[in-house]
Amino acid sequence: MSIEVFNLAKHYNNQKAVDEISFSAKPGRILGFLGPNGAGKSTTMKMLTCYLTPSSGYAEICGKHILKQPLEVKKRIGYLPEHTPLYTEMYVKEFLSFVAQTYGIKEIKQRVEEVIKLVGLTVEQHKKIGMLSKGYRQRVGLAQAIIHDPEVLILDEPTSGLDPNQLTEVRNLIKNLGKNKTLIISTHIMQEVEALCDDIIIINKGKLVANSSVQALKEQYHTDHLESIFKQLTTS
Ligand SMILES: Nc1ncnc2c1ncn2[C@@H]1O[C@H](COP(=O)(O)OP(=O)(O)OP(=O)(O)O)[C@@H](O)[C@H]1O
Repeated sequence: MSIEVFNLAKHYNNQKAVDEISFSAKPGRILGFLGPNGAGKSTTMKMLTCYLTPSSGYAEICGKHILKQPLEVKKRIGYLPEHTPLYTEMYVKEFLSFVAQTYGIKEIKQRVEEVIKLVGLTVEQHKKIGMLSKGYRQRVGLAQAIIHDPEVLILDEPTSGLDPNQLTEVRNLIKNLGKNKTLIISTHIMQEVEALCDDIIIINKGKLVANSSVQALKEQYHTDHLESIFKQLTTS
């Protein structure tokens, strides 16, 4: 397992934003992380990527403990936050070179060129980030997440706000990345889960309410409609 989560919890005052959830994720499979607005998805992702300290519980990323070995975890993980903090005044290549440097990558120029190609940024590569459309900014976010070739990728709503053409392209890219990495994506789009995900977890009000393969969940609820399963599990 590349991701193992043990009773992870985050409390904000009296609110249990994430309430003792446990799950795991395997290499070569894409795990869809679903839940209504405010269910605790982003909070969970921030804890897995060491940006937020849990109230209790812990997780291991490729065997490295998120609390005891945060630097080792960060080396192995690529993270696309919901709102990517991109430096809008920087040029695409300049920004990616800067990120590559922070990871201690040796052949920076070559690696930046590789990821630009990989995420389909070639035509926009000479622009400032602030000049890019939302979809292309999202690609810069993806590029910075994969630049150090991490074993684990955590993508928080990676396709939100993309037009249908960009959506298809970014989904194909994610699908390809998922072949040899462990990938978690959060999304509100059921078609995306159908198109991309092998496994699914659903949280509601911080609690885990489903944890299985997409196929097994459909069989359990005797329906092919993920949306109706989602509604049943999250409207209580
Ligand atoms: N810094 C904070 N202080 C207090 N409460 C917070 C903080 N961050 C998140 N929360 C609360 O924790 C809960 C979970 O938020 P989170 O952003 O993890 O949800 P989400 O599932 O990612 O939602 P969405 O689908 O809308 O992005 C929400 O009720 C939110 O208001």
